[in-house]
Amino acid sequence: MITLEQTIAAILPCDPGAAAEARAHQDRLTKPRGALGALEEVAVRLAGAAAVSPPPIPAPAALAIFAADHGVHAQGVSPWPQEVTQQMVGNFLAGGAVANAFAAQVGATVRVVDVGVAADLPPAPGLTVSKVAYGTADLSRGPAMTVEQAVAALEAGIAVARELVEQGARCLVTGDMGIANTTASAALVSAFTGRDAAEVTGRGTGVDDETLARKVEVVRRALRVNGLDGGAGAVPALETLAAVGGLEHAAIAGFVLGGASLRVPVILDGVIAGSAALAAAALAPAAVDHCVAGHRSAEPGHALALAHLGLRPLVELELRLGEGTGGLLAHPLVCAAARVMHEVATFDSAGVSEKEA
Ligand SMILES: O=C(O)c1ccc[n+]([C@@H]2O[C@H](COP(=O)([O-])O)[C@@H](O)[C@H]2O)c1
Ligand SMILES: Cc1cc2nc[nH]c2cc1C
Repeated sequence: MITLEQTIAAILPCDPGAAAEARAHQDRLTKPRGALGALEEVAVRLAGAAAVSPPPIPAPAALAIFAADHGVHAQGVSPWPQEVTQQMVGNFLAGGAVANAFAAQVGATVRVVDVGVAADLPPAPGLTVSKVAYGTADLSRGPAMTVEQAVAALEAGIAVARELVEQGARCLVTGDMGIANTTASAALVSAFTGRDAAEVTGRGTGVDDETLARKVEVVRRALRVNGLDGGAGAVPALETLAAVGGLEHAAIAGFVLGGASLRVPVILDGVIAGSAALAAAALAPAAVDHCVAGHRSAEPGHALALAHLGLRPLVELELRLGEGTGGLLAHPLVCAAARVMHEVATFDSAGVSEKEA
């Protein structure tokens, strides 16, 4: 098995030469400079990450949905019963969830990974069981995980990334399922960015005003109880992740690191992925060079996480589902950005006149 330490050591930052070549090539293509807007930056990013221009077209894509439960559910932070996590895992495996429909639409495979569901799940094709615990402890009363559990979940995510790439995936899409995980996400965003609990906490699956106020207090307490209210970066990344993250957050952070170590682009989904990516970036800053922000979720902490990471979301549709749905929708855009670099004629080759003066 490849360890967390080995994976981090293998992550290389963007290759500036390949990125510069990609930028120069963009400017020779038969379009006005900058006319492809944010997609031009995606192509440059892909080239830098792959260390080659033009960059490989990142297809096919593989979605991994990391599922886990949360002790903080006991604080009444979600209107949904905890069993919905395991029930939705069954739905993913049966092909009945939105993520399945979107994956079919974009030609992505779907892998479901149990890293911490509170029940034992029957074996099924498409299900990987890498259970680290039957859910986390309540993060508002102490650490959600031990550091050993966080490392085990990170390494489970790394293993899934490596396996999917070995099976032919050339793009990884993050997915999550975990009732109450927007509370853990908010706590991670607060801890890693130093933002106040009220700024990063949102309505998740759709809580009312009273529950939202309670959720903000739970996040604030979690930071205090775990000694994370001393400003961003005061506590090491692994301890921070273990204290207020979920098992799926740790696994997604590992999935990001695994993809980055193999120079395979990772499309991030919503706030769960964004908060997990903050942990991955704190462990290995160069990992961010291999990430694309698929979309911006309606959760307020997501935009703040992406700003902290320096990532611009591709799709903004007010999605707030998770599962990898926003990441999947972005996959054709990321492929289109790369394809342009292979197939579009240059002014020279097509005999098109360039702009005067
Ligand atoms: O991806 C997002 O940004 C997102 C925003 C709101 C809710 N979710 C999903 O909803 C679940 C968590 O919501 P909650 O209210 O139980 O914390 C979990 O399964 C997430 O996948 C996901
Ligand atoms: C039904 C349902 C589906 C989900 N998918 C991701 N999170 C979810 C939360 C709920 C409640």
